[in-house]
Amino acid sequence: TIDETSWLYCSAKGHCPDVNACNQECLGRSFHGGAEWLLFFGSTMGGNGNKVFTLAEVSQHNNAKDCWLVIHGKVYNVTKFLEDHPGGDDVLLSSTGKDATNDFEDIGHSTSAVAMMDEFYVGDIDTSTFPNKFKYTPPKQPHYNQDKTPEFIIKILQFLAPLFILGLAVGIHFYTKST
Ligand code: HEM
Repeated sequence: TIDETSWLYCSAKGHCPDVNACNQECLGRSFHGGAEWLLFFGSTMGGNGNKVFTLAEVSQHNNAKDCWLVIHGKVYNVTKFLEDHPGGDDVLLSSTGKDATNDFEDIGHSTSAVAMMDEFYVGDIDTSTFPNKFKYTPPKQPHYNQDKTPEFIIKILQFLAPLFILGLAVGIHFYTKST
């Protein structure tokens, strides 16, 4: 059955004035009539009423006509806000397709900026679809020293020379002793 809360949410935002003639974008989706609306909530609304998106799904909304952001585990459709964003539309567009939490926090947005976000909320992100930041990347150079420059040879000689002198001294000692 239709989710009344979500319906009220959308109509309060000025979307979908009539559920049977709902053809405006709401919750990040376009609806063409009540049947599609019903289908949307029937198929995509989870237990808590929040749609959960994968990063791949959100990443598709990465342009000036359709721009979604992921901040603090939530998904925001900021398409209508692009022009009005005080920091410009380009920064918002460059924060698409990834977890934009750090980008958002680094600016030190005001509490009023945070309060505005509710208006653009469309669902939650499945954080397991984020790429693993701590993935092991092997070093480009092998660990052992491949340096064949004279500097390296000098270092080796500096180490071998005392050993050679010590060996020579021991050799002479035993040689003179036996003769
Ligand atoms: C739903 C998400 C966002 C909302 C509602 C929002 C809202 C705002 C608002 C209201 C301001 C004015 C200053 C303030 O009140 O803090 C602002 C400034 C700014 N925002 Fe955002 N923003 C969002 C996301 C982002 C993201 C993802 C970035 C990426 C870097 C960003 C970058 C900036 C920059 C650079 C400024 C200008 C700061 C300055 O000139 O001091 N914003 N934003």
